[in-house]
Amino acid sequence: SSDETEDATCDNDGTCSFVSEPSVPPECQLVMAESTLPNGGWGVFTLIDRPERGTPLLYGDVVVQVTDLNHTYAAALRRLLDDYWWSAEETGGFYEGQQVLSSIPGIGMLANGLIVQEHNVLPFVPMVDEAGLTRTESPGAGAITHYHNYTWFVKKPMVAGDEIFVPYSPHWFSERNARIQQNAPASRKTTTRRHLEFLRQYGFCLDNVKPGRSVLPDAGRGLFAARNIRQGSVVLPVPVMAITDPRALDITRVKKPSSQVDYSKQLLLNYCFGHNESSVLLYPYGPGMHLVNHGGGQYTNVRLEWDTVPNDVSWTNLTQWQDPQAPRAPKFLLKLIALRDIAVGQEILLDYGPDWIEAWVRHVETWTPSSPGKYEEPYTPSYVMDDVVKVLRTQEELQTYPYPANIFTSCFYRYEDIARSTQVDDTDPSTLVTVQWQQTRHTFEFMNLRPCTVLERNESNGLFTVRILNRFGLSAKERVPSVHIVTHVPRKAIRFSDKLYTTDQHLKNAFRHPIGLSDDLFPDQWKDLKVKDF
Ligand SMILES: C[S@@+](CC[C@H](N)C(=O)[O-])C[C@H]1O[C@@H](n2cnc3c(N)ncnc32)[C@H](O)[C@@H]1O
Repeated sequence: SSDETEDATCDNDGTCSFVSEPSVPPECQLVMAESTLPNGGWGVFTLIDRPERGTPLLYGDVVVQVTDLNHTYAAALRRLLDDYWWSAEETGGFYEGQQVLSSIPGIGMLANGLIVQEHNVLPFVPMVDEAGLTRTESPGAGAITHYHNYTWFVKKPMVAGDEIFVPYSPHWFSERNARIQQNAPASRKTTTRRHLEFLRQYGFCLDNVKPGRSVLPDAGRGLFAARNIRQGSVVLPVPVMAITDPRALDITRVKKPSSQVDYSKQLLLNYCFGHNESSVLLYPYGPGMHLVNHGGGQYTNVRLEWDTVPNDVSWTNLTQWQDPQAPRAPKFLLKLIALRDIAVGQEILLDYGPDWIEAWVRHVETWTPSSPGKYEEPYTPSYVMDDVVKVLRTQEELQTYPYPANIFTSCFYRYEDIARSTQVDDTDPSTLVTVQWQQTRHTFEFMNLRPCTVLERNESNGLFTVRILNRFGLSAKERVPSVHIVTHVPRKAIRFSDKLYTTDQHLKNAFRHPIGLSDDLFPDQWKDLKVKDF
């Protein structure tokens, strides 16, 4: 087989002839390029051999938790929903709301998935913290995701040129699986690798940058140059996906028992591009862009530009964007371009535009600290509790010495394994069943985290006796049917968790505004809200 495009041909031995210079820096180790799967859209490829299992592929992704999706307008997210959601069971976002979907816009969205053990990378749990933006002090509280550093690790040794595939999971939407399956070539071993010269010529480097804590106040995390970047060169590719109606990101929640309706917007909005004369939002995917902050003025060191200019008719038909059967091309690809030389370690800063700036300034001026719902101060986020609480309290001790009201305890516990191995008969809901905690291969995966109450602390061996409870989203085979007591639980299997709807992303006064895409970049065809001259 050979890779052919309009201006290059590569032979089987890897020699290619090109008309222009490669755009990928020689040190680059990971690129985005066209997938080897037919209809696969973009893919991710390694430029180096990766013989060692367990090594990180790239810096970690952010995860944006979307809660209680607005079903009336969900069609405007159809493409995202069909192809790109992950289960909150895998990212640990299930305590954010009754229904939670996780968006993993980095490698999680950009790389293709393969079924049955064909994947070569595996994700590990994300880190969760507020990046220094506390709800009592920062107007940025709740405006950024707490879930980050969701890192993909090499599962199968790879050689330079191999395409990266993330695992199919049962939680992926079946439509996607069916299509990927159809597209999977008969013999993947020869066809999921691309010539290095092709990748260096037509790929876009993904590791020019890395995440860090922003230098700007109230901004949270940011993106930084991982190597010196020359003026005019591509810092990052920014493929975008359309959300054709912004109301898809509205959240309406009816409060019980008052029937009062709470209205808010999804945190995902802050990670989208928008324009004030359009109802189209563009959600970037691929690693990096989600961490780029607004600089403004002299601080701005990058700008966006389209890879291909949007004048084609296919750009007009917005409904086509949501058609899951449509091929992934045309590719809506923006690029982040360096406005000047950027030195390694400098923060990458974009100009978010006048609408965003105005909204942010107004927000900062009017912002006052608050907490969501009925859980008033003292508030302590779960990850802080995990750090500071040395001795877990029993139910009895909590009567006189309670934890903060936003907190409860959860245990890593796989009922399925225990039920199978001990043959307990707990079909009667009133029975009390006592079993011993055991660790199996999957115990510490997030999907096995569930509420539990500490009944006893054994001072001599440091182990706990707990009562296991059920939660929203737990699979049927994991739901305990009766009073379920587990002994010998180690401290590491018990975590603090935040009650539903209490974390910063649910704060009523959290900032919500899309990033402005400048007028010259925003195609006129999409300006449906523009006031027309008659
Ligand atoms: C696309 S995200 C950028 C990454 C974000 N800082 C994070 O930690 O996930 C956009 C959000 O970052 C914050 N942000 C970006 N630029 C900022 C700035 N100059 N000052 C304050 N906050 C900023 C705002 O909350 C904004 O809604």
